[in-house]
Amino acid sequence: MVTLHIGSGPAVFVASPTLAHEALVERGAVFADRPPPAALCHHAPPLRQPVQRQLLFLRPHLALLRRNLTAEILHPSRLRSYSRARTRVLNKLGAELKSQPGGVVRVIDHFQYAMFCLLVLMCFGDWLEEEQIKQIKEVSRRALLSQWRFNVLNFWPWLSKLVLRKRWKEFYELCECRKRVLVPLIRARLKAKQEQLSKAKEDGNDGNGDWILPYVDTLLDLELPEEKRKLEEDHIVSLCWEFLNAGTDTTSTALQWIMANLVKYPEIQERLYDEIKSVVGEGAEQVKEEDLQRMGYLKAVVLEGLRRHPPGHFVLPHAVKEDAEFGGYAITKDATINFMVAEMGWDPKVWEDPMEFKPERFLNSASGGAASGFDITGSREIKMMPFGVGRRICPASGLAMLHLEYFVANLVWQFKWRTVAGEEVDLSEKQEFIVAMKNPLRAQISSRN
Ligand code: HEM
Repeated sequence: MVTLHIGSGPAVFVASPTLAHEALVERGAVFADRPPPAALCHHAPPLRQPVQRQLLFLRPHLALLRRNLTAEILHPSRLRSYSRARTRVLNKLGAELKSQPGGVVRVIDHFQYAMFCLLVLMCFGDWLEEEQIKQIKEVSRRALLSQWRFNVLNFWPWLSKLVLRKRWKEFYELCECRKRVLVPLIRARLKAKQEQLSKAKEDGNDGNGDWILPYVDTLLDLELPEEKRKLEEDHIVSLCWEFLNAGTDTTSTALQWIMANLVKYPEIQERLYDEIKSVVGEGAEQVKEEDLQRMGYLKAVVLEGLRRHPPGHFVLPHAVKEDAEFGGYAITKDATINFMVAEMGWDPKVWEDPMEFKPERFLNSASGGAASGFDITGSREIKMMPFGVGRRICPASGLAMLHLEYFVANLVWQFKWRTVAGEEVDLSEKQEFIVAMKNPLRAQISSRN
């Protein structure tokens, strides 16, 4: 199904998985652009605007930047190297949950902080102190809370600069604050890198000791080939900011939706617990990353969570590179096109009882009851697309799946999750930047051992 509407320009919404496959896979080169810079800036909330403006400047290099991110940080072979950071965050999350009075937890704040910490450690290195992480989180929280207040600044900026002077001032102060927190971390990494290099020279080795590669190091090393120069500090600030914010709310919201369903349906939680026990053995303290591959039902639970409650009901806007005929419509160059992620995952022609939470649907009898064969990238066929599909697919889908599986498994292994007496789990949605739980999950937890 394709609908057209005229608002700030022609926009096309695609709900059919077959058409989405045609656009994103078969004709990917035509449909994988982003809307032109002006449109991006216009639609972006102001706090993203400086980021977007930086990205406009970097636009000719976006392919290089994406390659750097996927090859240096998000490549499956790299993801393992961040496991120390994951264990650190898991331990902290476990301790926080245990200390809640009466064992009643409102999970989302803890999940958000945990996912943010993980990305901060991947971005700046796992030697960062708790206090430094808290400072970055504080600025990020302020930015998020102010986002809606600043939205109005997008419209007729010349007029709002006159009548909303105070708000513009606040906005610029927040941007400065972001720089004040991130720039010292970037400079500290630059210094540490130089010291590591000179020590490595003295010791006669390559300097790759027992340390993880932080994202910021790869940005400091990156050279823009045509201009033959490194990235400016402001660009690095923007790119780190994007990295931290693109993955926090998406992953923590998905985690919350999955845990909400495990509280609501205790029989699913128990089946998952039994699977974990059969893999890690009775006395194990934690579920290790290497154990996850042997947990087919866990994967099915995570996939079902992403199908039933995708954090984004749409992907980010795409743009059409040239005039094209598509699904019986003539679509002009630069038209915006989007894909209805939630509709596809709920399509009754593809999914039986689509609104039910049934992880079993992913257990394929042909592959011995494992969900591992399911193609979440949609490259063969699209049945759901929580991460998008094709050239613009979320570059961190592998990382997000790992984080979801690791945290769901450990949270269920360490705690029994129940509804709070007299309350029910309410699965109503609320549209924010992502689609969140309208009434955030509160659960009664008790230690399993
Ligand atoms: C459950 C978690 C996540 C979901 C559901 C999700 C989903 C998405 C979606 C739907 C897109 C847009 C795809 C398109 O436009 O076609 C996207 C883009 C992106 N995501 Fe994710 N994401 C998740 C986690 C993450 C994490 C953890 C990171 C960073 C570490 C991240 C970084 C990005 C970036 C940088 C882009 C823009 C890519 C581009 O424009 O080429 N995401 N994500």
